[in-house]
Amino acid sequence: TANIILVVAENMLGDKKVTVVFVLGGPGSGKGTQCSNIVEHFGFTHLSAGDLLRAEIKSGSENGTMIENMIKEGKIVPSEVTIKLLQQAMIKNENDKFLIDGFPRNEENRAAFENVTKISPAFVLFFNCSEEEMERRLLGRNEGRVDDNIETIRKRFKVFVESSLPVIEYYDAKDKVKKIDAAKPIPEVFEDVKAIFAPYAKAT
Ligand SMILES: Nc1ncnc2c1ncn2[C@@H]1O[C@H](COP(=O)(O)OP(=O)(O)OP(=O)(O)O)[C@@H](O)[C@H]1O
Ligand SMILES: Nc1ccn([C@@H]2O[C@H](COP(=O)(O)O)[C@@H](O)[C@H]2O)c(=O)n1
Ligand SMILES: [Mg+2]
Repeated sequence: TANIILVVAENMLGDKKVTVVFVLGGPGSGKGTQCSNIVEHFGFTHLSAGDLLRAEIKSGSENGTMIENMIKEGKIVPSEVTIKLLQQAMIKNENDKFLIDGFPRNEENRAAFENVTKISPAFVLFFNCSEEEMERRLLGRNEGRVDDNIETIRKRFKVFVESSLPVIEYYDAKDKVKKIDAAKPIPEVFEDVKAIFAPYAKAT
């Protein structure tokens, strides 16, 4: 009789092995700002779930109106839509190191991503900041986002506490969360981020 050993390769995307870091934190905690710094210093590719959804609206996709309405209400778009966008973006990029910013936002996002892609994050970078400070930043952002108004900001905070924090707790129980004090000025936050990414430094 033959013995069959089945090896299930994890974190494979087609024929490339990928490193994924989930970047989480409340609205306005500074995820996008710090991701730009990480891209520059550590050679990751930044994929913001929110940016991908906003690009999908602009592209005139059949899901555009649904996504726009969800974003205006601060609600989480169904996982299948967001995961497809993330998968497509990772496949068409030659890099093998990705920062996935603003995802997973709820338990449905988390479980579906794991089931569909079989990818688990190397770690979760969590930007911790008070609502008071995040509100100040969002109201001062001036990027013309339809959800940067006080009414939607309050809804986004509620969704963060009720749906996104449990995801962070899930990964914390697995010792995968690296928590950053995001209330400090941008350069100081990046000093703390740098210490975490040191093992991923680009060879010079
Ligand atoms: N540490 C900081 N101190 C002060 N302002 C900051 C800091 N980090 C980011 N900002 C500013 O706060 C605003 C929000 O930052 P950013 O867009 O990076 O947040 P985000 O977490 O990606 O938000 P969102 O979840 O809404 O996409 C921006 O105007 C940015 O310049
Ligand atoms: N996994 C996600 C991420 C985002 N959204 C929607 O986009 C909005 C903006 O996201 P940012 O990360 O850019 O702040 C967010 O409030 C959601 O409406 C989503 O549905 N699922
Ligand atoms: Mg952002």
